[in-house]
Amino acid sequence: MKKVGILGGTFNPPHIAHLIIANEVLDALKLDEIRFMPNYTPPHKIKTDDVPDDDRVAMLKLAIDSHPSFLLETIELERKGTSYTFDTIQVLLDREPNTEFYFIIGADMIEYLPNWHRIDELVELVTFVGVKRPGYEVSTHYPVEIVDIPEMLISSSLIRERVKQRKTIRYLVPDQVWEYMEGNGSYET
Ligand SMILES: Nc1ncnc2c1ncn2[C@@H]1O[C@H](COP(=O)(O)OP(=O)(O)OP(=O)(O)O)[C@@H](O)[C@H]1O
Ligand SMILES: O=C(O)c1ccc[n+]([C@@H]2O[C@H](COP(=O)([O-])O)[C@@H](O)[C@H]2O)c1
Repeated sequence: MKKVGILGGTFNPPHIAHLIIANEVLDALKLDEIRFMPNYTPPHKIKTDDVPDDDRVAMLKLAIDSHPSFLLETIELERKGTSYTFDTIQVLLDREPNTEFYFIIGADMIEYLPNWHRIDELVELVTFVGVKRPGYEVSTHYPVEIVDIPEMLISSSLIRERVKQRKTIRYLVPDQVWEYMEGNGSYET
């Protein structure tokens, strides 16, 4: 069986914690690849239209480009509508019956698991892999395999806020993403 990790997210914008998490899980669980999967409409938060989907995808491509095992999964953008993970995983399993999927989530999403759409069925379809995040609990009664990572107080909201305040975000996002954001003035207003 092929072992594929999926890091689903809004990636508004992608930042270095996303890359560090993916790399740590790839290594710890000896996965074959990690797919970064931008959502279309997140099930649990208001979609901020600060940045068009094309820009999120462009930034994500730049962010993952240097790692041979990091790939882009666009299934949720193509499907449109609300990006329920259960629906996505069902389609992926249909398409790729010989693959085991590992769905990677930060501790904020571990805490939120009881509210996920069809969660009791979803835990039967994928292995959830959880990572620490400052300010959130990793303990849950759902089956989640915890991978130890260095804790990072970095978030897309922090980056959006810093850009608005005209503070530097260099090294909080990969260089290529930083250059892209500088070039098109993302999040400045
Ligand atoms: N610093 C971090 N530590 C642990 N997990 C993280 C971290 N940043 C993001 N994640 C996880 O990565 C996945 C995708 O996150 P997302 O793209 O929503 O970024 P975010 O930083 O949480 O965004 P926002 O601040 O806009 O809510 C989620 O499972 C989230 O928990
Ligand atoms: O399916 C659900 O009910 C569900 C609820 C909350 C989050 N998710 C998924 O979890 C991933 C992380 O979410 P986010 O918005 O924090 O980037 C992303 O792929 C979401 O679509 C999924």
